[in-house]
Order: sequence, then C-alpha cells, then structure tokens
Amino acid sequence: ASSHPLWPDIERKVASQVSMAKLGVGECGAGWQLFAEDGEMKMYRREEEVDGLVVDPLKAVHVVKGITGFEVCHHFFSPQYRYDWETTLEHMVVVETISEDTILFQQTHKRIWPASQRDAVFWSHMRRLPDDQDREGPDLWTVVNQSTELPQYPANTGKCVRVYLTVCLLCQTLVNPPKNGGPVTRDDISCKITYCSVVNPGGWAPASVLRAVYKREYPKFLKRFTAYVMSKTKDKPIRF
Ligand SMILES: CCCCCc1ccc(-c2ccc(S(=O)(=O)CCO)cc2)cc1[C@H]1C[C@H]1c1ccccn1
Repeated sequence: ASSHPLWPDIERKVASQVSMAKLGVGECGAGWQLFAEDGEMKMYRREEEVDGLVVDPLKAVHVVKGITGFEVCHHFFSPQYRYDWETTLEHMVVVETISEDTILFQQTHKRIWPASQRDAVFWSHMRRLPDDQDREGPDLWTVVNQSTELPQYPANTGKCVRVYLTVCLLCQTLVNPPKNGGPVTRDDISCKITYCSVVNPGGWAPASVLRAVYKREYPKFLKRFTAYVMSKTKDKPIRF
C-alpha cells in the first residue's frame, strides 16, 4: 500500500490525529466542554464554526471491560459489521480496498429533518502503533477516517450534500493479570477508547439542529458500537 498515491497523506494524517487523540481534554487547548456522560463514557465538544457552519470537534473517552483495542478497531474498520452498529447509515460502498488495512468508502447517511441528506467519501486506515512509553503492555491500535475527493463520486451532484469528516479512534488495551498466575481472561482486560471526530456538514444546516443532532447521535453511537463489540467477542478467544 505504501506505493498508493494516498499513502503520504495517510501517513501524515494518522500521525497528527494520533498525537492529538493522545492529548487529554485538559491539555489540547481550553474550550472543551463536557456535554454527555454515561458511566465510564465522557463526551466533550468545542463550539466551532467554519464559514458560519457548525463543525464542533468532538472528543469522547471511554473505558470498556472485556475487549481489546484490536477488537474495537477491527469492528469499527471492517465494512462487514458497519450496518449492525451505524444506525444513521443508509448505504455504504467499498469503493476500493487499497490494502488489508486501507479502504476507500462512500456512505450515504439517513436524512435528518429539516437538513438535506448527507454523504461522505473517505479513506479508512487501521494500524497498530508501538507504545511510545515502551511499557510492557499491549500496543495501541487506531483507525483514522479522512474525507477525500474521488472523481467517480463528485460532491453535491445528486440529492446529497457532501460532509467532510476527520475521525480518529485510538484504543489502548489494559491487562490486569490474574493473581494466581493463570491465563488472562476477558475479566482481566479492558480497553481505553478515545474517539475524536470533526464533521463539517458541508452545506447549510441550522446550528441549533446540528448541535441537537450531535448531542443525540454521538453518545448513542459510541454506546451502541461498544456494546456491539462486546456482544461479538464475549464467547471468542481474545485477540490483542
Ligand atoms: C444535518 C446533519 C449533517 C451531518 C450528518 C452526519 C454525517 C456523517 C456522520 C458521520 C460519518 C462517519 C462517522 S465514522 O465515525 O467514520 C463511522 C463510519 O460511519 C461518524 C459520523 C455524522 C453526521 C451527524 C449526524 C451525526 C452523527 C453522529 C454520530 C454518528 C452518526 N451521525
């Protein structure tokens, strides 16, 4: 895949997104406000507008027991599971499988009244990251989704308004080895998840509608997605 024309962009974007995801909400600049909390899940947003459009960056942190960073990233990245957990998805096309860890998608999302329907065209890349603290724990895993232009899917030609998104899912597996020195089971693992997303709605949508949609959809999405991964992995061998 390193020969693909998108490769330099992918390398650059993954590096920048991962370093930002690693920053705590306190560190990466003021302005993060907690807007949703549910158990271990905390969701923050910054109120930002670009050309009068609400593009509020979102940062969610969550700790989920019994699953690994690989399992979370694998179910987020792989197209075959997406209709099971992405409730706002109307249609998904795998435009090109660039390599086993890099896929080009075109997605149409369900219309959210009163705004017009949206679609997205983006590359998605999944990667294991060496743990820079060199701790003995398992490595980090990430999936980065980044909008890109595709000639075969020109923006704003059909019924859909094109959204522009940058998404980073960064996962760290935490292992608490059993005292008796026995094998590690799902009771001994958890996954620290950081989900960062910036979605530019692409065309006009009322700020109040967008903020209400984000406030409703993001917590729902992260809860549903993590519950889905737990259900798909609970009786299976652990994959780190
Ligand atoms: C008037 C609304 C305009 C924006 C509509 C829209 C489009 C795409 C997206 C979106 C596209 C991709 C991703 S992902 O994380 O890469 C996963 C793969 O699907 C995530 C979110 C979001 C929203 C906004 C609904 C809001 C919303 C928020 C979380 C989930 C679904 N919808």
